[in-house]
Amino acid sequence: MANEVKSLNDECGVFGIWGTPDATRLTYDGLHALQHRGQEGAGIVSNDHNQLHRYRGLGLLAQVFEDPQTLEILNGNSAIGHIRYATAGSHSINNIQPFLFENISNHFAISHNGNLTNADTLKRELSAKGVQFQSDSDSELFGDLIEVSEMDNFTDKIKDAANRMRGGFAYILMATDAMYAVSDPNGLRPLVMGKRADGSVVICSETCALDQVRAEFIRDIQPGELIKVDGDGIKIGHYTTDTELTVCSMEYIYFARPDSVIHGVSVHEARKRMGARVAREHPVKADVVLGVPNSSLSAAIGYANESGIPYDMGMIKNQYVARTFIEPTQKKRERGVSMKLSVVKSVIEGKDIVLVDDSIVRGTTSRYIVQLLRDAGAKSIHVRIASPDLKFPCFYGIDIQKPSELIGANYSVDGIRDQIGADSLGYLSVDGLIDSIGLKCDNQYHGLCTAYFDGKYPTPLYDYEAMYKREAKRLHLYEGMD
Ligand SMILES: O=P(O)(O)OC[C@H]1O[C@H](OP(=O)(O)OP(=O)(O)O)[C@H](O)[C@@H]1O
Ligand SMILES: NC(=O)CC[C@H](N)C(=O)O
Ligand SMILES: [Mg+2]
Repeated sequence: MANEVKSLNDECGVFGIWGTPDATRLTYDGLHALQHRGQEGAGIVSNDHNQLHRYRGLGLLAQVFEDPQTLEILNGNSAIGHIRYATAGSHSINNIQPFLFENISNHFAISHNGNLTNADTLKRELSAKGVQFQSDSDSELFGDLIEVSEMDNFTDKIKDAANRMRGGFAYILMATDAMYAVSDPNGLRPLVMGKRADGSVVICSETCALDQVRAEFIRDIQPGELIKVDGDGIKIGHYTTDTELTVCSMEYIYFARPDSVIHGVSVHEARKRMGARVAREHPVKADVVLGVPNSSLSAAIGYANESGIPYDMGMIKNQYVARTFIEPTQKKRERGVSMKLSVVKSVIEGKDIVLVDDSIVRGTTSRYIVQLLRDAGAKSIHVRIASPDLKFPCFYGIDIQKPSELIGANYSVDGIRDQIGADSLGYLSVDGLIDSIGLKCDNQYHGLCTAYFDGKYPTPLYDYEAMYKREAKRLHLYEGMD
C-alpha cells in the first residue's frame, strides 16, 4: 500500500526480540503489524554473536526492505526495530532509528517511541561535554546520556540516563549481551512484553505485534520500569519509583490498532463504549449511523448499538491512496482526504444521518465529508465525535504541538459545527471518555493523560513550557474551564 493520508499523525512503533534464530524476520513481521504507528521510515538492528548490524531507510517497512537481501544480511538471534513518524527533528535518513552507539565498550542500539520535553536542555549539556550528535532527533539523546554516564556498569548507566530524560518515552535497547526496555515515569507510551513457544522474549508497542509473531502476552511494562532480558531470563527492575500512570488517552481513541489491548483494556471495546456514551450524551433522531473509515468504525458500531439506529456502510476508504509523503500544506491535505474517502449514495440519499468520527483535529476530514454527504442527497447530518473537543497540543509523542493548528482551540463547539457545515455537533465529555476506557487505576488522572482535552498535563513541560504558555494565553485556552 502506498503511504496514507493521515490527518492526525501517528507515532512511532518499537519492537524487540531476544533469543531465536528467526529474530530478524520476526522483527520485520512485528513492525509490519505496527505500521499504522508510523510511515516515514523503518529500520532493524540485529545482534549476531555480539556484532550489531543495521539496515534502515525512508518510507514504509515493505519499501525499505523491498530487496530480500537487506534482511538476509541482518543475521543473529536477537533484533530490535523501529518505524518512525517524526515529532522532533527533520525527516532525513539520519533520524531513522534504531540509532547505533559504538563509542564505549558496550555497543548498543536504541528504538524510541515518544518525545522528550527536555531535549534542548540535554542537547546543550551534552554538546558542552563534547558529544557529537548523529542526528537532530530527540530520541538519540538516551544513547548519548548512556555513553557519557560515569556509572560503573552498563545497567546503572541506563538507569542514570533514564533519570535525566523528561516527557514521553518507551525505549527498547539492544546491547550485545542483553535487551532492555524502559518506560517513562508516567507510562505515556504503551509497551508490552510477551513470550514465544521457543522461549524467545518480545517487547513491543502494542499487543497486535505480539499476536503477529505468536507471542503470548506476559505483561504491560509499567511506568519507571527497566526490564532486562538475557540468557538468564527476564529481570524486572526500576530506574525510578516516583511514578504515576497516565497512558495517552489518544492511544485508545485513535492511535492503537483496535485488536490491541493496553493495560488490560481492549481498544476496540473501549471505542465501542465511547460511541455508546456519546449516543447517550448527545442523542438525535436519525435513519442511519455512519463511521468515518478507518479508526472510528468501532465507535460508530457502539453508537448504533446504543441508539438502536441501524449502522450502514455509507463511506468507503480507498485502500490505494497514492502519495509519496504526508502532505504539509492544507491544500494538499484536502486533496488527500478527497482521494481517500467517498460515499455510497444509496445509503445516504434522503436520509437523516449520524456521522461518527473518533476526533476532529484541523477539521479537514469532517468538513469534506459533510459536504460529500450533502452532495449525495443527505437530509440532515449530525456529527458525533467519540472523544472530547481537542483543544490542547501534545508534547509527549504526537506531532500536534501548535494549538493554533487545532480547530478546537480556535472555535467554540457551535463555531466548529458551522465551520464543518453540520446540522448538529456533539462531543464525548472528558468524564465519558475516562469511564469508557475504564482503566483500573485510582490516581488523580484515572491512569490517563487527557491533556489534549482539558489541558491537565501530568508533568511539567520543560523546554516547551514558555512557548506553550504564550500560545495558550494568545488563544485564551483556559478561559471558561474549571
Ligand atoms: O480533523 P482532521 O485534521 O481531518 O483530523 C481528524 C481525522 O484524522 C484521523 O483520521 P485519519 O485520516 O488519520 O485516518 P484513519 O481514520 O483512516 O486512521 C481521525 O480519525 C479523524 O478522522
Ligand atoms: N512519534 C515518535 O515516537 C517520534 C520519536 C522521535 N521523537 C522522533 O521524532 O523521531
Ligand atoms: Mg479518521
